[in-house]
Amino acid sequence: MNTRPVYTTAQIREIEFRVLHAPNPPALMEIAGLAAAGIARDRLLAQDKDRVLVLAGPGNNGGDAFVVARHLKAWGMKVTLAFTGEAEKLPQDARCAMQRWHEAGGTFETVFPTDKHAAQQWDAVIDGLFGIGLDTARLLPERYREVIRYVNSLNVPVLALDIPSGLTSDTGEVQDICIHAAFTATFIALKPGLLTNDGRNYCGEILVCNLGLQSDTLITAQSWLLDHQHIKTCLPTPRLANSHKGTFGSIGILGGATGIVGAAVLAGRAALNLGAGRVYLGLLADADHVPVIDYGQPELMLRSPRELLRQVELLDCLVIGPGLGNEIAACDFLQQALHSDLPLVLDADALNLIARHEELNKALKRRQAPGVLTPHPAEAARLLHVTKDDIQQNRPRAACELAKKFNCPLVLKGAGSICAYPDGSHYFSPTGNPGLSTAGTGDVLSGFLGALLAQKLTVEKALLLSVYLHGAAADRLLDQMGGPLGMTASEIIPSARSLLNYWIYDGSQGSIKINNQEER
Ligand SMILES: NC(=O)C1=CN([C@@H]2O[C@H](COP(=O)(O)OP(=O)(O)OC[C@H]3O[C@@H](n4cnc5c(N)ncnc54)[C@H](O)[C@@H]3O)[C@@H](O)[C@H]2O)[C@@H](O)CC1
Ligand SMILES: Nc1ncnc2c1ncn2[C@@H]1O[C@H](COP(=O)(O)OP(=O)(O)O)[C@@H](O)[C@H]1O
Ligand SMILES: [K+]
Repeated sequence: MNTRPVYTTAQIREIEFRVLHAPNPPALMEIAGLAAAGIARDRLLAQDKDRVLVLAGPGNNGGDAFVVARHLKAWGMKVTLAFTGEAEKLPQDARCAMQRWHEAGGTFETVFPTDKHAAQQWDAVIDGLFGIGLDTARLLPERYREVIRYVNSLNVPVLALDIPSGLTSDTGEVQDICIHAAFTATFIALKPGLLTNDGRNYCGEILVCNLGLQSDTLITAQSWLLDHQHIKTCLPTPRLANSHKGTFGSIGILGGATGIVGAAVLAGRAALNLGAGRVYLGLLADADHVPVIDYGQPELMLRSPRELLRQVELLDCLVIGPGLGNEIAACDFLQQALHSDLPLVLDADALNLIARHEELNKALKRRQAPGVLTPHPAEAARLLHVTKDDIQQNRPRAACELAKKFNCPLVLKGAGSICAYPDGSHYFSPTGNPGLSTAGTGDVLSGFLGALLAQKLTVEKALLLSVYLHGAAADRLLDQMGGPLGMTASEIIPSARSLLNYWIYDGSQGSIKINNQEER
C-alpha cells in the first residue's frame, strides 16, 4: 500500500534524531533546500520572472531558506534575502547554511520589507520564517506579523518551506496570522496541519520532499492521507450478472421528524443511488406531516418507525439520526436500535441523544455489532463534553479520542475530514470543498455509508470509501459549476453515483456483447 504517512512534530523529530544518529547521516537541510529551490525554479520563477524575496526565520526553517537562496542565486536568479534574527543564536545547521550563503557572495537585509517601505517588486517569495518549531502559544513579534501581512498582500506566488509560517503543524490551526502559500514544499513527510482545519486554506499545492528517507521504515505510521490507490482497495466488487435486489442489501433509515423529514429522505435517496437493493424510511413526522411517498424517488418505501423496527431482521444496516429530533420517542427508537445486532450508522440527532443520555451512551459502548459515528465538530463536542473550539483546535486528537471512547470507527467531518479507529489509527481525506457547507450534505454522507454497509463492505472500507467519494463528488461538481457557491446536497448524489460506477467499472459495462464474426 503506498498511502502516504502523516507525522506529528514529535514523530518528525524522532525520525530526524534516528537518521542523524545513524552512521554517515545525510545533510538533511542541504537536501531539503536543494529540493525546494528546484520547486521554486520550476514552478514559480522563469527567465523573465527571476526576482525572488527569501525570508529566513530564527530557526532551522530559516536555515532551509539560506540553502534555497544559495541555489537560486547560483542559477542566476536575483535573490533578496531578509533575516532579522541573531546569527549567533541560529541552530548549528542553520548557521552553517548562513555561512555558505556568505561564502557564495550572498548578503542579507536586516529588516523585513513591509508595505510601508518596500518599493521593490518581486516575482515570487520563499517563506522560511517558521516551520514545525513554531510555538503558537506565543504571539509572533510584530515584525513577523507585519511581513506576513505584506507577503499576503502581494499578488505573487509564495513557496512555503515545510509548512506555511503561522500554521500549527500538528493541528492545522492558525492562531492569528499565516502565510498564504501557492505551494508548500514539505520535508520528510506530510504533517496533519497541512491536511485539516485552516491548513487547507493556506498550503496551496503540497509537494512532499522525502529527503531520500523512507519515513515509515523509521517510525510506524498511525496516520495516513487517503488516496485513490487506497480507495481502489475499498470498492465493492463488480456486480455478477446473475444478481437481484436481495444481493445488494436492505437498508433502513430512521429519522425525519416533523419539520426535518427532508434529512431522512436525502439519506434514503443517497442510499438508493449508491446501490442499496432496497431502502426503507421510518419517518417520525406526525400524521399531519408524514409523506406517504417520495414523489422525487418513489422507489423509497416509507414506513412508520415502529413498522421499520418490527422488520429489523429484513435489514442489513440501519442509519439512525438524520432529522431524528430529540423527543422521547426518538430516544426509545435509538435505544432499540442500539440493542439490535444490526450494523448501525449513527448520525446527527442520534449522536446528540447519546451525548445527553447516559443509558444510550452505555448501550453504544457495550455494542458488539458493527457501528460507525459521523459527527460534525459540534456533535463531537457534545459527545466529548467540550466546546466546538476544543475540537477544532486539535481535530486529529478529538477524532481518535472519540473513536476510543465509544470503541467505534467514526468520521469527524469538516474541511479535512478525519476517519479514526479505536486503536488510534486515522486517515485524512483529501477530498471535499466549501460547496459542501450546506444543509443536508451530512445526511447524504450517512446514506452513502449505509448503502455500502448494506452491500457488505466492512465498516473500515465503507467508511473510507464513503467519505472520500462524498468529497470527490463535490469536487467534481465544483469543477462543473466553476465554483462551490450554491451546491446542494441533492446534487452530490448523482455525482457520487457516476464516480463510483466509473471507479468500479473503469468505463466498461457488464452488458452482454454479441457480434457477428466475419466469415473469411
Ligand atoms: N526535522 C528535520 O529533520 C529537518 C528540519 N528542517 C527544517 O527545520 C524546521 C524546524 O526547525 P526548528 O526546530 O529550528 O524550528 P523553526 O525554524 O520552525 O522555528 C523555531 C524558531 O522559531 C522561534 N519561535 C517559535 N515560535 C515563536 C513565536 N511564537 N514567536 C517568535 N519566535 C518563535 C524559536 O525561538 C526558534 O528560534 C523544519 O520545519 C524544517 O523547515 C529541514 O532542514 C529538514 C530537516
Ligand atoms: N468546507 C468544507 N470542506 C470540506 N467538506 C465540508 C466543508 N463543509 C462541510 N463539509 C462536509 O459536508 C458535510 C456536512 O455535514 P453536516 O454538517 O452533518 O450537514 P447536515 O447536518 O446539514 O447534513 C460533511 O461531510 C462535511 O465534511
Ligand atoms: K515556513
